[in-house]
Amino acid sequence: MKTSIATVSISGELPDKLAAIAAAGFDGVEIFENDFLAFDGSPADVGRMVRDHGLEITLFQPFRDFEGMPEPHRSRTFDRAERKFDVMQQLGTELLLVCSNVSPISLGGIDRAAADFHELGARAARRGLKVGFEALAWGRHINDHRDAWEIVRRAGHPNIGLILDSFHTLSRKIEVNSIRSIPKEKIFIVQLADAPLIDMDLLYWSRHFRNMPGEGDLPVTEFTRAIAETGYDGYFSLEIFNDQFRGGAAKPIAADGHRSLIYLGDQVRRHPHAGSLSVKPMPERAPVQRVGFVEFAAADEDAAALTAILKTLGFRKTATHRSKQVDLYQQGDIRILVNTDENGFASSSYAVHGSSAYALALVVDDARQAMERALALDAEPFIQPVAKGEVELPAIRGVGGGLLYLLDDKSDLGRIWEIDFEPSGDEGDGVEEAGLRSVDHVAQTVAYEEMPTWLLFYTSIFAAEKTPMVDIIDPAGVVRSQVVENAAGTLRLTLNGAENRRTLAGHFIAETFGSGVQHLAFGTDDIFATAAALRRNGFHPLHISPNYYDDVEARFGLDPEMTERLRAENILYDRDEHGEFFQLYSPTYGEGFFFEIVERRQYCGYGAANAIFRIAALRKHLRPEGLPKITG
Ligand SMILES: O=C(O)c1ccc(O)c(O)c1
Ligand SMILES: [Mg+2]
Repeated sequence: MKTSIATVSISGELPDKLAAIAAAGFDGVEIFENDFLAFDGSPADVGRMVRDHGLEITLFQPFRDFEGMPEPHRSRTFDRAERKFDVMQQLGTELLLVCSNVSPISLGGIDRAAADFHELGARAARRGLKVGFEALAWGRHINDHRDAWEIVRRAGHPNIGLILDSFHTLSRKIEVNSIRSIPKEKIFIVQLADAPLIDMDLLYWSRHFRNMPGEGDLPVTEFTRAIAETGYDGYFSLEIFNDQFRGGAAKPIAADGHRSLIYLGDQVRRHPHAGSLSVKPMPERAPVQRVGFVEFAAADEDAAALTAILKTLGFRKTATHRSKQVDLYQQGDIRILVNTDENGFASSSYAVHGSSAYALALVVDDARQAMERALALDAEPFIQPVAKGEVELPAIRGVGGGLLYLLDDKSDLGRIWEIDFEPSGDEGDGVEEAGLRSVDHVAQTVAYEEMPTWLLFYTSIFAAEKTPMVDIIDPAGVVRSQVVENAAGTLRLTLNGAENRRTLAGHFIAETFGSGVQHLAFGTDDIFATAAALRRNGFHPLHISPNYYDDVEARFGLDPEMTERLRAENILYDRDEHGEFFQLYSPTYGEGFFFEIVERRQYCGYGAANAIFRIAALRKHLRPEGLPKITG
């Protein structure tokens, strides 16, 4: 599978774009005319620059409003085309993209358009060039790839072919099976883009909301599979018009693009009718069994405050690392590491971000295979020296530059607690276990623009799906939330995207200098028993406004006795079509980190309806001078 991306997809000036595209590992690049026009250099300079990066120019585009023009416009379009052919020859590319005509003066008729293309084909052939026709979803007469294909077929010229673009086909819900019968040599290139499902004008949707395959909701895999079935094995080229991408950093966006194509190729390859696509095999998406541990980097008073909270939550220190200053706190299946070592990555992370949950470990079926897949998908490996006899944990860089460790139960990785740790004599300082059994979910806060990056990261490496985005209302703005979860519920990650720094989420990333784990939710089987045990441990839950309880009682028709119990323990309540949900929160710790305790009675969500109330309450606990102002 040869990979390409259009220059329009990423931010910056042409040289920056090309550098980012080459660094991400693409084989080719589509030169968007405007990027070329804005560049102060000759077409030959651009061609040289591209080739110096080891890239090939896959096409030059777009050539607009060509087919079906009445005279005298018709003659002029041919003159225009000849000028573009000049540029292409100097650039060193052989393919021109012609997108379907949107001009109100253009005339319809398949044969008229076919005749125009036949003539253009003859002119292109004289220069050794080729022309591909693409149906824009909003083209005046041609807005369906089936019609574009019929024009190309009737044009009957070897230098005229079809360009398929997943957005135009899928946004109009055009049957992808219609692609399977197109001869592969007539498909000159394939453009790919995904998009979130939003009901809006096609042109606006296309020009502002496209995203990388796998980041949106369109069936891009089925589209690609239909193409693979034709036997096509040419370039797959990303063409992503996206406001955030235009404003973001070029390198990570280009890297996401490359990852999205590798992931897409892998999904197509796994299908029994994979066709001809040449894709390097890799292990399948890693099934996640549970969260193995969460590791905090901390020092001094921060560490003392954290361990104090852990104790009120019923955690006991059960072991200490043999060679590093790392303590293990445990309750049920939950393992929390507190790393106060002055050397190593945790300490650098502490220096940058302050006290934070900088590392997360996922237990997968086979950590070696998961690592192999992650690396095939361009993940950045993390290697830290270990003392002799200790276990080397495979890890990759994750959200906010933190670490994602991969563990399994089948290798020595499953014995890390015996091998690397020494049981500590600590009997718990009179701490009462609170019935916390497992990590229910891990909530990571990222800048809004980074959400697609991390959704793609998790869903491409691990066997998990993303849920639709929901809006969480913070008194100071909106936070967008999207979940990555598996069917078994053994992996639940919520990603919260902060658009401004005045929200609790925005404050967290501003003050900790980056994205990261903002809250950890633990599951219990009996939230009322847990609440009572926590109280005896000296835990002070987040205080919830009494008004909330009157509303909840009315909304769900709760028994007043139940409402009273909820109110007394500051427990939030929700219900979905599957069952009931109970939530209890800690106040914030540091710059907005907090703990949550949940009881699920078959409930599948995350209590989004309650978020506004707990955010309002949590904001009160930030240190006063650090409190994000709602206005200003
Ligand atoms: O939005 C456009 O005009 C446009 C131009 C060229 C393309 O290949 C395309 O998919 C869209
Ligand atoms: Mg296109």
